[in-house]
Amino acid sequence: MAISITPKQLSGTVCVPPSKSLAHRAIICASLSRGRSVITNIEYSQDIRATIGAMKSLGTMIFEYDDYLEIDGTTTFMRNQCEINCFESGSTLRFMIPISLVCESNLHYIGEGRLGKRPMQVYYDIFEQQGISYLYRENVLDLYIRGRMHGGEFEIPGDVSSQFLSGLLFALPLMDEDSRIVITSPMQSKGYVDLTLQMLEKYGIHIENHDYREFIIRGGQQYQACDYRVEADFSQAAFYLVAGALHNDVLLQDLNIDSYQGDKVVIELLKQMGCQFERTAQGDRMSCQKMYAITIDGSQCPDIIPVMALACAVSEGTSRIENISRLRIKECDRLKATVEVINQLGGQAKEFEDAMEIQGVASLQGGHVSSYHDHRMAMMEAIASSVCDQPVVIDDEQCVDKSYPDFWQDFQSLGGDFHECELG
Ligand SMILES: O=C(O)C1=C[C@@H](OP(=O)(O)O)[C@@H](O)[C@H](O)C1
Ligand SMILES: C=C(OP(=O)(O)O)C(=O)O
Repeated sequence: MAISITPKQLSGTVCVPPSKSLAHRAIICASLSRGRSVITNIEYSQDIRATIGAMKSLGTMIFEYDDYLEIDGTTTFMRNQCEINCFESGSTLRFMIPISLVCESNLHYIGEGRLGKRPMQVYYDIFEQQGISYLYRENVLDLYIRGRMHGGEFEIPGDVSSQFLSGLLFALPLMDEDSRIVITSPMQSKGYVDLTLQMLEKYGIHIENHDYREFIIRGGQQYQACDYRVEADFSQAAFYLVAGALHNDVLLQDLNIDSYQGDKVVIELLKQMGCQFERTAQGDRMSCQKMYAITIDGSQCPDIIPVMALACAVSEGTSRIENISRLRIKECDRLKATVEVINQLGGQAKEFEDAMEIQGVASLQGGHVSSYHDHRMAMMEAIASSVCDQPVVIDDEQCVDKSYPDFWQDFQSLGGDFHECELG
């Protein structure tokens, strides 16, 4: 299906959904702990369902309630022959692989969409070094793995995906041997490594981080069950904060301003562009008289780049967003897609190999755009409609289910006006 969004000013209060990144991590840590943990403020997005399903496949006992989970990891690893469906979740795939190889196992990983095209070589290199058997098909996720991973010395790049490092950090404390991971190229997405280390600490696992260049992991550690409430998601909040910057009146509830989430930087970036961030007892609000161009280093905050590019598209002057070639290996080629969407809506953006340049315009026109089957593109396009003169038509709008199944409901509650339509 497709939807047509009529430009409307958005106004109202939104309760920001729980952080997908923290929910993945809490579910994993609880599933690796003996005893019962309760994880509250759970939203059943497709990615979170993938991680719950993956842990259940390994034998974890998980009960799903309305908005919380009860998890007992006592039986985790009791199943060592299983199929794990990651749907389209890169986090689930890259976190689960080392975890599922803590014991001798026979695994079949499957998934959907573009997941089979996203990089995996970092793990294949480790499989080669450790004699772990594997077989995969190109371009679709269909991967067989047989064997067991051991601790020891690892060398991995820091500029492909931080998810490989996070995956190893979850698994290596459970191995018999001590381990050392050396990061061979500058670490990108550091904020996500911080989230992993923070959650591991909470569950009783200690890791030494030597400036994101070397990590020392003692083997034989034990996860300790613990209850946890998932905090609000700054990557999703970014859509509403940018909406505020675009003269909408949106009050955001439940943000933890002391959060470790790297995407919290969205607040600083918008402030640098001339916006005001206001905290009140009722919630947080971004507002702006006039926005000015900015240069953004996107290496540490890839997920907010599409929506930050939208802010740049209606700012005065020429903005540059740099160090973003990794956007090309997400749910779609987000660098190319973002530039295309801005241009199709009447803005002026240029694509470079590792950057984009955006010349600000006074307002956007609207038109037909693709969601590229990418939740972050669809949500950016919805927010863009508020500064368009004409309707914005988006195909496959349900792709938001990957991270934020209630997005369209929340958008509507803010006055967002859309109806289903056929694509001509
Ligand atoms: O660890 C995580 O929760 C994530 C890490 C990031 O990936 P990269 O490390 O590949 O940038 C981010 O884009 C993704 O949405 C979530
Ligand atoms: C890239 C994303 O997630 P993942 O890597 O887990 O698929 C995302 O949520 O934007």
